[in-house]
Amino acid sequence: MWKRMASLSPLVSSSKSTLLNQAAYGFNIRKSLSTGISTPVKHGTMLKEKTPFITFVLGGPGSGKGTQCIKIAQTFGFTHLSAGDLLRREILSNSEYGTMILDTIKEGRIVPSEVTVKLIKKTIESSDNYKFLIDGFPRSEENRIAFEHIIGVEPNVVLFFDCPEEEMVKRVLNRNEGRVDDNIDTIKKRLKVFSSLNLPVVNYYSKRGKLHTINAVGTVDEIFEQVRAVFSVCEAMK
Ligand SMILES: Nc1ncnc2c1ncn2[C@@H]1O[C@H](COP(=O)(O)OP(=O)(O)OP(=O)(O)O)[C@@H](O)[C@H]1O
Ligand SMILES: O=c1ccn([C@@H]2O[C@H](COP(=O)(O)O)[C@@H](O)[C@H]2O)c(=O)[nH]1
Ligand SMILES: [Mg+2]
Repeated sequence: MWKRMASLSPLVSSSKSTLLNQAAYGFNIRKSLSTGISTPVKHGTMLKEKTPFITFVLGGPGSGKGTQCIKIAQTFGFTHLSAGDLLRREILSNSEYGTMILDTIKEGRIVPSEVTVKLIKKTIESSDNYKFLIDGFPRSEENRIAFEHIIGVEPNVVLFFDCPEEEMVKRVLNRNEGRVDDNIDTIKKRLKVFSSLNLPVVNYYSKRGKLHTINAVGTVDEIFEQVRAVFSVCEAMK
């Protein structure tokens, strides 16, 4: 469904991503949140037969982005693409960027936009789906601008999981998935980066009328009901 107009520079490894949510493939396109058109349109360097439907999922560390994305993907047929997971996978793939990415994640800083956007682009291009949840990206205005420049589209929807710092710290420290950044020192750094660099992106999309703020305190199901309402409105608008 997505055709490549120009090959990517070899910044990223050629290994096929297995992050794609297979649940998306059986999705009935007529029941989707389609804003698609039938003629191919060039966006950036990619030629597509269908306009992508992109949702950015933003929120601080531990606000529940990944947890909710799994439910959104299952319920609404999106492909879930976590920028952090793509970067962690890149570390494991012996990429020339592996060491730099690992050091950056340990310090809670942001990986250069070019690296992250190219990983995202490669994953999007290799998918048959056209509906993407981009989880944990963009993390800075520079990320946002690089995405728009390289991918050539803006998000249709931006979700923001609004969670108090105390709750985020508690969740991250209890996550227990062996992540190198799930320790109090890195969490403090990530929270600073969140305030100084992520929040301007949230504000940008708020001004553009694309932001849907979700109260991220409550049970997973309670929070998902707020999310469901956002996508139900999108469906009603099609
Ligand atoms: N509503 C909730 N209540 C309590 N715990 C939750 C809730 N949602 C998620 N969690 C738990 O909190 C932890 C962080 O959640 P999750 O990984 O989804 O956050 P995240 O926003 O993706 O974080 P990060 O940015 O660090 O990847 C996980 O252990 C998850 O199981
Ligand atoms: O777009 C991105 C996404 C992530 N990072 C780095 O990865 C870690 C972990 O990300 P999660 O979304 O929490 O899994 C993050 O703190 C950054 O260091 C990034 O640089 N750019
Ligand atoms: Mg996550």
